[in-house]
Amino acid sequence: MLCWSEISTRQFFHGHDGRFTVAEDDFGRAELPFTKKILEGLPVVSKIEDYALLGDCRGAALVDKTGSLDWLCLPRFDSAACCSALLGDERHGFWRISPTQPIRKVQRRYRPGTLILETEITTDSGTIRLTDFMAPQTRESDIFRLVEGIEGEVEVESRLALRFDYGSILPWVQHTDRGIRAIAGPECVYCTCDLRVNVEDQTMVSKFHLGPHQQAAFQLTWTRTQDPPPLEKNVLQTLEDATAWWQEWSGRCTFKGRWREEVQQSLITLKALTYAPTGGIVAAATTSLPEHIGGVRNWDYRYCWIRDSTFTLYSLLIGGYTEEAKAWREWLVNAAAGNPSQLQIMYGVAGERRLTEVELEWLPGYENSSPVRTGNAAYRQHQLDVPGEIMETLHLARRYGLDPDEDAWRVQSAVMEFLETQWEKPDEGIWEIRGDQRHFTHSKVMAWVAADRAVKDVEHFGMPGDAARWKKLRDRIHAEVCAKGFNEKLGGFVQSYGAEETDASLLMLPLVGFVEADDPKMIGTLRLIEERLVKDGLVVRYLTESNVDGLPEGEGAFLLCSFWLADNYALAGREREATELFEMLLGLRNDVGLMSEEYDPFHKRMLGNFPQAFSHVGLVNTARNLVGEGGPAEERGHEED
Ligand SMILES: OC[C@H]1O[C@H](O[C@H]2O[C@H](CO)[C@@H](O)[C@H](O)[C@H]2O)[C@H](O)[C@@H](O)[C@@H]1O
Repeated sequence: MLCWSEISTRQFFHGHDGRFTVAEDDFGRAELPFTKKILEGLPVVSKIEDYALLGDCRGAALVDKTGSLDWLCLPRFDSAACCSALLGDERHGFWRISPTQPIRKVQRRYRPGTLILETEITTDSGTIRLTDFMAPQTRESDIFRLVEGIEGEVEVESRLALRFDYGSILPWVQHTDRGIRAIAGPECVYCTCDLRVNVEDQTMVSKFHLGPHQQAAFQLTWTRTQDPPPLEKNVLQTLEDATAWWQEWSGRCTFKGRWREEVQQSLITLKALTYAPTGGIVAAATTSLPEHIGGVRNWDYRYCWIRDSTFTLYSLLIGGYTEEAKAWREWLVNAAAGNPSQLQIMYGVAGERRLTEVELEWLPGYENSSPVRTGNAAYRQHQLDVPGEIMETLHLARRYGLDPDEDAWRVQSAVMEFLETQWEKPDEGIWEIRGDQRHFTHSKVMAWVAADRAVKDVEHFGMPGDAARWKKLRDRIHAEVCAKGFNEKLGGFVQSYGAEETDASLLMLPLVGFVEADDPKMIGTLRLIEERLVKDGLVVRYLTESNVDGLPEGEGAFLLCSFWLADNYALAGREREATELFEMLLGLRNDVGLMSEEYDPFHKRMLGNFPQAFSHVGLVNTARNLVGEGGPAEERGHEED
């Protein structure tokens, strides 16, 4: 059973001298350095893990534990946010529905099997329940917020400050019959409710009292300015329909056994990151949540990386979801159509190619972590692992019985053409370094995967291709990696050819079938990773001090890599360590089961974009590996030719 999680809000309501300090908060921090928003005249900081995701498989929002919606991108994940307090403060847009009195206790959960968020907030005078959701079953871009009195009587305030284009544009806010309309240029947002509404400083404000069984409902709808006003929906009916939609979807999950609920919640999160109109899958719902608080490692993840999408698809496939694989295959075929030399490592949700990176200088960034970026310069990088991921995923899709698709094989043939001319070149690698290109060992191994799966597609599925030539290529790459990517002195594979450094991406080698987990070469590699990259039980990607990535040092432990370590333990017969590590990782999820990209074990808080597909992929794959239903290495590349 998914259960209510209880949150103490002690940290919200203590302070002095205009600066927020607490003797000891529940999250182990003595001082919160940045004023984000003011409640009851006192500053409040929401940590990344304080947020929950709302989504309709097109756009997304984040709501914190006090009922403040601080991130809202409509109608697409990568649309310019109209609430951006997450990356700044209330001047940049938010929508808070919260009691006017101090909050004493918060409990929240997703309705079982759904992405419908229920937050119960208790004050001295009573308790209310806030139900927040988006409607994946409709075509419109709406957010619904339903507030109900549960106990006692509570005064509630709804305060909606829409600030378009990531908080830079103050729209014109006009009264309508049943709420407001905010308009600026091409965008228009309506908010309707049954309450009396005031507009103060271009902000829609309504105050009301709720006793037991009394309700107030809000509908916010994004439209284009020239569109007719949106239809008002029956919020209760829409809630029932959205619940049924998610429960039908999650009920199809075929994962059985221990950790089913955790797996199901992660699959729901992955589904929420898919863009339904095209089948594209984004890496996360946010931009610029920092990998290092106060640092510059702030990136926009609201795009479709081939790598991240293929990992996500793998999880969806093993969870029993083949429709998403079909939709993504179509997205890929469309996005990659054209000349193989122009294949990109990432695209927009509709296959857009130009993802120019820009800095939004008016936003201070999450806890002053700037710059805030949109777009991502990585789209122009050469990352040699990507052909391997495409070949692997389309091969797996065939093994999972997806209908044959000629266009998919056409793309794969183009990918192989690209690979055969590019594999000997250095690249930026899986971690998208911004320093000098190198011959990354993981990249070359993924080139081997591409050749290996091409051979298997010809031999097992009768696809038309030159298997003999690809076998030769596969053997050549294997021999080269073993000669140049292995350091005899250290006794392990290393980050790049001739290097002394190790890298967590090497944990993928047994997972893709390049080497057995109990091969002495891999045992040596694992030992090096344990010695150098495991911090407080979690895995960092590489040592940022080495300056390999061309960025200032410092970031958290990478959650996906920590799941890979558990996979390696399981494959090497170290089951107890694998399960312990997995359980520890489960414990890092927030109260509604979400994970960001990284974790700071010292300050015990999440870092990086949120929620991040990679981390949820790790959870699903490792769970499957541990329940013995055939983990990654059994699936991938371990068939005979
Ligand atoms: O660390 C520098 C790079 O960080 C981001 O890349 C990371 O996120 C990607 C999306 O999840 C993932 O595919 C990649 O493996 C990660 O390293 C960022 O997108 C890059 O621009 C940046 O250089």
